[in-house]
Amino acid sequence: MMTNYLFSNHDTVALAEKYGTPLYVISEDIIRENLTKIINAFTKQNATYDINYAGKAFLNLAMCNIIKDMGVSLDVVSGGELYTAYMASFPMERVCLHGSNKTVEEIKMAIEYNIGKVIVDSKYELELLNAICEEHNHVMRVSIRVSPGVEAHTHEFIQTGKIDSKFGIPLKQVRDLFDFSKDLKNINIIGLHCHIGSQIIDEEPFLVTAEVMLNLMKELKEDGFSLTELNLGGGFGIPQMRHDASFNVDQYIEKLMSTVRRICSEIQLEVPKIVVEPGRYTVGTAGITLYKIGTVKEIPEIRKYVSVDGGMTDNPRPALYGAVYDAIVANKTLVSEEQEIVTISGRCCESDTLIKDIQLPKVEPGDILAVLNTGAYNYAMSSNYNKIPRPAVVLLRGDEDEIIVRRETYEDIVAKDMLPSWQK
Ligand SMILES: Cc1ncc(COP(=O)(O)O)c(C=O)c1O
Ligand SMILES: N[C@@H](CCCC[NH3+])C(=O)O
Repeated sequence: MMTNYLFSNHDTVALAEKYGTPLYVISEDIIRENLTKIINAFTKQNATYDINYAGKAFLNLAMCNIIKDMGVSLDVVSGGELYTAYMASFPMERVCLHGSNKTVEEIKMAIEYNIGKVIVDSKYELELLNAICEEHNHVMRVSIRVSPGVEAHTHEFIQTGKIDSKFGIPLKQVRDLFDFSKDLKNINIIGLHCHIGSQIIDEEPFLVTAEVMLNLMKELKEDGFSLTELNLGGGFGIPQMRHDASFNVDQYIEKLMSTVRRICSEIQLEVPKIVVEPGRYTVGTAGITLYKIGTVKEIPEIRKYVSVDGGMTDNPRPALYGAVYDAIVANKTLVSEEQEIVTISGRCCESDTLIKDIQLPKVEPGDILAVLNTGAYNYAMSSNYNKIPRPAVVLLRGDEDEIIVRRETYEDIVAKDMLPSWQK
């Protein structure tokens, strides 16, 4: 009887043997299920909507193809992400460029690739974009990122909609910015954008934000600016531990659309197209990371440290945000296994605890640990600290499994190093 942990119907121990560890495993089927939930929720409400997958969560050529195939749009935040989309032949009219400090080169790329939209983050950028578009004889569609002053209950470092934030234009300055934009001939402002933070489970702050933004749209309409699009950003949370609650997308979209319709009728505003930018929700639960257990060190009466062959290089989130993760010993899944509380540490030259005090079956060197829900912001935020090569990414679809990002090698690690002439 097969007792190994199955992820998306694949034997994770066999995957670890086949591709080595650490290994990011991503399920295309789960990505599609997650996106389908959002699509169905909007369709049920008969809404005019768009989904912009936030590529920062996990982006590579294969991911672009999945998003493209599902008819979903893509939000990118850098020239690198833009280039990835371009190389994947992603339909550029479905790409929008974000970023709080876009470079001239990135803006030029956006024009050259003829992308669908730029989300403008400051007055400086609006002028810069207009000037570069003028040089290129181009008119860019634009949404203005507003900082709506709503505080979401999430980690301080990933709250982005409060007034004291580097992101967006403070609510009170937006009308002046629109007034200023009247003379800018090479931009076409079609909507407003906001994003209040990430890993949010409670729908209330989103609904409050929608109200704030619709009232702003109404004021702007009175100033003579008719906007057709309201982008409410991403931020839908995912369960961290196996039994945690998940963000209820269906319920949220239902409440959102009824709130939007009610407010629009109260303030006599046409219902705008609603855009969301789910990054984590799309891929978070679609990924796990497989590690091999090495050193097991017991400090009597204090703690048992179980070290894995990865760490903050492949998952910096516990160190950065105190993020918590759940894990399963992939080759010991029987409930009859003797249990113990251990702390999972990484292999970096840091106290890089991945999971503090987790109950697991008694582990031994060579066991395979599957850390759950690592699909978002793990591969994307990985580094080469300690000159550790990044893991491979394997994609699962049905009963197929294939590498979509190859494992880095030591050659990759030194490939960009150059010696100055005086050392040659
Ligand atoms: C503007 C914007 N949109 C979308 C996202 C995606 O957020 P999440 O992955 O929480 O859905 C982010 C990141 O937090 C963001 O800054
Ligand atoms: N990188 C963050 C989410 C994105 C925040 C920036 N918009 C995380 O891992 O939770």
